[in-house]
Amino acid sequence: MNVLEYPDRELLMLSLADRLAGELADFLRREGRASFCVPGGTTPGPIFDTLSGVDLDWANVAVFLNDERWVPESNPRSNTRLLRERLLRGNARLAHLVPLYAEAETPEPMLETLAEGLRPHLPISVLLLGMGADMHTASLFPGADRLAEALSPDAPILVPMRADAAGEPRITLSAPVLAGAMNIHILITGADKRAALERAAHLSPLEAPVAAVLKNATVHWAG
Ligand SMILES: O=C1O[C@H](COP(=O)(O)O)[C@@H](O)[C@H](O)[C@H]1O
Repeated sequence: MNVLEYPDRELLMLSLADRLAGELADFLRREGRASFCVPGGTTPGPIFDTLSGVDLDWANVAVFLNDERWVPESNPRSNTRLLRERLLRGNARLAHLVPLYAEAETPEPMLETLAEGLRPHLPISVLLLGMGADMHTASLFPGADRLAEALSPDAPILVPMRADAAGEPRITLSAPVLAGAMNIHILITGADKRAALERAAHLSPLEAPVAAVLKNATVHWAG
């Protein structure tokens, strides 16, 4: 496991934003387009703030979430809402948001449509993931109802997910789609997540879902 430790969170957020921007710029130079897959939750906001001001060819960047909570954007728990408020502004307002939510009571009827929107943007050029202290990443939660399916090598692009710890129903990119990204970064802060990550390295993805993406990932940590 490749872990980079930073002296403090501010430096972590600035350095990682710079690295992500550099990787996106490389893809844009070489291929004329790039896909950028990002987490929701409470941790990545400062990285989004920095990236939104970076001078990139954002019009050729497709941005999408690792996972979404099945709630409309009016709900403060919406990860899409976080993206709009913190990332898709300033220079990055020109990026193309590929949705992981559509108005429907449950994710199931919308899965195919949402997956079709993602397909042209795979494999992911640059993937940033978060992790919970319970070792979930994206919405791959330990004990979730469809975790085994989402971890399987022939999993579909998107899998609906329900877990006690998740709150509302979720939709998540599956493990093979995440692990197939060209550049993988995991952002964690605090002693509890660092300890959880060390544990995950010795567990199976069914016990510790983040283990499914650790092999080629760089972990970025500050206390
Ligand atoms: O529910 C979620 O949790 C994880 C971790 O979030 P954090 O608040 O502990 O940073 C996040 O990566 C994921 O995208 C989100 O839906």
